[in-house]
Amino acid sequence: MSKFSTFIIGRFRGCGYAIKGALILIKTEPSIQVQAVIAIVMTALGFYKNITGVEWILQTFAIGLVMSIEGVNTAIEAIADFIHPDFHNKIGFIKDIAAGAVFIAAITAVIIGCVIYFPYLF
Ligand SMILES: Nc1ncnc2c1ncn2[C@@H]1O[C@H](COP(=O)(O)OP(=O)(O)OP(=O)(O)O)[C@@H](O)[C@H]1O
Repeated sequence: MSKFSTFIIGRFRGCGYAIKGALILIKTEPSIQVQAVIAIVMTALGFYKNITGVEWILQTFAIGLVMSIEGVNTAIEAIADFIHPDFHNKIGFIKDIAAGAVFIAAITAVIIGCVIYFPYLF
């Protein structure tokens, strides 16, 4: 098999693992499930209010930002629990800052949502 074919097969296999990971997140993580419901509601609201192309880009970016950082946070929590299942201040610190990153993304998404929808409401 040529180097190119091996490269292409490797990339497809990588995509398969990534899709599997995304499905695991949606099936098992309550935070991601809540965020997915909010994403669906906001998408429906976007169609209802007929938001502009730029507003769609901002909204989609905000949804992707929050859900992907939540996924990374979940992975960090899983690593922390695996390497040190018992209580440890450093593990608490690591989990807190990972959760803090999700919080920052969520606040950003709320601000983007307000900037998009306030003009349609008032
Ligand atoms: N092993 C530990 N050692 C010290 N503190 C911990 C430990 N595990 C959790 N904590 C503290 O509890 C908080 C919540 O941790 P937890 O793993 O339950 O995450 P969570 O935010 O509830 O995530 P999820 O709901 O996705 O499980 C952490 O942010 C941290 O402050």
